[in-house]
Amino acid sequence: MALLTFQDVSYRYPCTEAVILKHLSLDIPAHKKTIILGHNGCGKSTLLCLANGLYRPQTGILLWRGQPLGYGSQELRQWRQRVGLAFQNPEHQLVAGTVAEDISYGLCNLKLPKAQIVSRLSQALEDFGLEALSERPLHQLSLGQKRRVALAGVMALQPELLLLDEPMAFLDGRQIRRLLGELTRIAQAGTTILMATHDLHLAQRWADWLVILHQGQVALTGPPPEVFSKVTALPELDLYPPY
Ligand SMILES: Nc1ncnc2c1ncn2[C@@H]1O[C@H](COP(=O)(O)OP(=O)(O)OP(=O)(O)O)[C@@H](O)[C@H]1O
Repeated sequence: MALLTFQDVSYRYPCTEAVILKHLSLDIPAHKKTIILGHNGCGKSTLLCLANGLYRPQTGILLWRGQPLGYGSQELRQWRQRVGLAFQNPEHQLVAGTVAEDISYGLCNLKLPKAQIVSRLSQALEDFGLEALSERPLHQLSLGQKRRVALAGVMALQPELLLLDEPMAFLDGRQIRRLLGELTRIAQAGTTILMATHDLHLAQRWADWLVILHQGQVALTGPPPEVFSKVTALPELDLYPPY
């Protein structure tokens, strides 16, 4: 069964005419590394914001393991515990003064017992290699370090589904390899990953499942070899398999 399902979902930003997602239906399979591809502005980030309840669709519903998701405050709290979102720009995510304070922020909001906050914080610092930076002010960090802190903060909440919006953008090769190692470890530990990216090589080599968005709808979905074998027959997608 799918972990998260979009059923006939349409979304238009308030005060705009354009419908970004148009009666889109999509299953996000559990325990897979899924990548969403599509041209700039096709709606990948919008889809991720719908996937964690940040936006509410004008038509259609989202389902968690086949059960409809609601938008009441209690339901949204539970939804955001299950589904963590790391924004493309970590500056949009980091809220506290230091690395340790920022990772603890979401844990404190969950009102967990202090001992649990301390143990999840130290685990997150260790998992993401941030121990030496724990007291460092966030404004002193590099982009790659900020991405790691943002990801550590999301993973400390132990989501079942991790949404990542172009996590590799502006990172150098070394940082990309490090982040990919962390994401592979997260996936092996049982977390489902849904990542928006423009990196076709990553889609081909790393993903278990692909989704291609085009004009507000799902153009293709399936395992990478199957999807890449079909894209050339659909010139309107203007997307070609990597060499
Ligand atoms: N807050 C907003 N208000 C109005 N329109 C918006 C808003 N955010 C995004 N859009 C529009 O929605 C469309 C989809 O944007 P979105 O960011 O979801 O695309 P994307 O596929 O993630 O693009 P990219 O690959 O460039 O990051 C674009 O046309 C964009 O201009």
